[in-house]
Amino acid sequence: MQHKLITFIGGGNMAQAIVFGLLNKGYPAEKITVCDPNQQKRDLFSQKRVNVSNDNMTSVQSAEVVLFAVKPQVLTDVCQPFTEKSEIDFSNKLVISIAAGISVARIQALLPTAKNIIRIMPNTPALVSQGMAGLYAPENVTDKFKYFAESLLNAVGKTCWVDNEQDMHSITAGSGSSPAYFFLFMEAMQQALVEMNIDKSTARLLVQQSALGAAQMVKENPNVSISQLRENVTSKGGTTAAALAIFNQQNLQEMVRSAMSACVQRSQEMEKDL
Ligand SMILES: NC(=O)C1=CN([C@@H]2O[C@H](COP(=O)(O)OP(=O)(O)OC[C@H]3O[C@@H](n4cnc5c(N)ncnc54)[C@H](O)[C@@H]3O)[C@@H](O)[C@H]2O)C=CC1
Ligand SMILES: O=C(O)[C@@H]1CCC=N1
Repeated sequence: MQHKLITFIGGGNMAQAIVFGLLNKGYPAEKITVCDPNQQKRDLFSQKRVNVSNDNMTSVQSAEVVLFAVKPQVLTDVCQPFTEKSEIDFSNKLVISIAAGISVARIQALLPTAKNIIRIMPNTPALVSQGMAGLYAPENVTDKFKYFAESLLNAVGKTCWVDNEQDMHSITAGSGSSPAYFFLFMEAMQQALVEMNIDKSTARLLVQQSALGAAQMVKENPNVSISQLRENVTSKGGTTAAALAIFNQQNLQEMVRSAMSACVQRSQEMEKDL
């Protein structure tokens, strides 16, 4: 992939996952700058030879790509100085936002000179090259920038494009937020094993390997449905059937549907309210 000069505004959890994931894949540290007011966050990056700064203005000025990785709630305050204080020209830069629930129109209003704005909804497994990111670009964005954004995220996982920006809400439920659902499930399994007298680290290993193995089986058997993989584990009248009966009794499927709908709804609210 091309190694453009990229400035991250915000060096928190998601920026760390992407930047460290990119470094692991050989993206040159000297081409990346991370701006964050928090010294401890900056130290995490400078330890890896990434350029750091607490001066957003200067770092954005020299960037070819500016990636906004701040909380959606602060995006307005973060962008205002670019237009009000120094009139930075974004017209030749690729602007990427990973902020949940912030539309392209909103970013365009905050950065009127920007001509190429792409929204990406990544997730933290990018850190271990197993990320999943949904991308949306309005029609005016050049193919060259779309290709760059896609290859950036492909370097740390898989990607998919959506044509309709409204679908980014659902993508958030399926990429950005979804590792947390699996972590919650794994926490619950670990806790149950501990209560069955399995020591905590062995419980963690059992959960980790089962989750990893199950995901790998889904990945390596694209022509086998996930239901079939489940059925292959489930002997009639056996142990798995006993466990699954409880999940079904408690309507796990409905619980998952409601949880993911709540995620979408919150993203939609954020789009309206922030
Ligand atoms: N954490 C996740 O799994 C995912 C997060 N996102 C999105 O990524 C964005 C960042 O989320 P996190 O990394 O979780 O948040 P975070 O709170 O870990 O990181 C945000 C960072 O922005 C910094 N910051 C605050 N004001 C700043 C300013 N004026 N200039 C530069 N940096 C500033 C903070 O010091 C902090 O380090 C959010 O918009 C979120 O919606 C998207 C997908 C997944
Ligand atoms: O929870 C959030 O709002 C962010 C966006 C997706 C994952 N974390």
